[in-house]
Amino acid sequence: MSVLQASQLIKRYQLGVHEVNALNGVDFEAAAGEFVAIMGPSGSGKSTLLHLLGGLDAPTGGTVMLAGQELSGLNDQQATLARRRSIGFVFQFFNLLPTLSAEENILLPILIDGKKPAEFKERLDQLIALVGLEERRTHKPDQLSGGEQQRVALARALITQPAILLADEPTGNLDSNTGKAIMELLRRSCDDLNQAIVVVTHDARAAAFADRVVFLRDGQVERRLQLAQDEAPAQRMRAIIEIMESLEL
Ligand SMILES: Nc1ncnc2c1ncn2[C@@H]1O[C@H](COP(=O)(O)OP(=O)(O)OP(=O)(O)O)[C@@H](O)[C@H]1O
Repeated sequence: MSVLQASQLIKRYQLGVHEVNALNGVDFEAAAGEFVAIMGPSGSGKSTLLHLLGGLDAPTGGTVMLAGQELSGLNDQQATLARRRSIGFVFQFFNLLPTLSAEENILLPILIDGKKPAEFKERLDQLIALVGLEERRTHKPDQLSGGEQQRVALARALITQPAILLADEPTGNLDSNTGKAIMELLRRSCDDLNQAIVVVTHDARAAAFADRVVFLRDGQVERRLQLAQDEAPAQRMRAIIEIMESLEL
């Protein structure tokens, strides 16, 4: 069953007298335990789609259903709650608070939701182990490498056990080994926690961790590719690169 389903999404931005058609009728879905990558040239609407899927912005037309609830049917407060409880976000720039330790940053969504961090100790310990930050719990962001900061951001996105994880270029400014480790973590969290994961990426190597790849161009879905996880990673990557080349990405 789809936990996230978008139909005929349209997004227009007004830029002075000009109108930008960022999305022109996009259908998209992701099921629990499914990992979907979104690829496409710069300006094709990838980030716009991710923002609409996460309810960070409202579509000009079309609908987004989150766990069976239509986002546009909710008032601001309900939408904020639905987002906070069902969705974890990871961005390319980690958005960590500089004055808080790694552990405090991870617990931030719990505090914002008005819950007691002490009740989440077990989950915090599990997540810190999952992302391999046991030795870095009390470090501040400026005492952490880029990959470690991204792992904190990932643990923070997972602390509320969201049904859906949305990530915009999560490996964008990491070296390739660190990027691979982050993608492996996302894959594991999808498999072990039965989460739906949607990742925007330019990188075929990162997209090869997905079950499906959706290729956007000019705000429309140009191609969809199903990947078999029992195929060798190199083979999955080749299939993605072939399409990227045929679409001149
Ligand atoms: N807030 C905004 N105001 C006006 N135009 C916007 C806004 N956000 C995005 N756009 C335009 O919408 C189109 C799609 O942008 P979007 O950021 O979704 O593309 P993208 O595929 O994520 O690109 P990139 O790979 O470069 O991040 C682009 O033409 C962009 O300039």
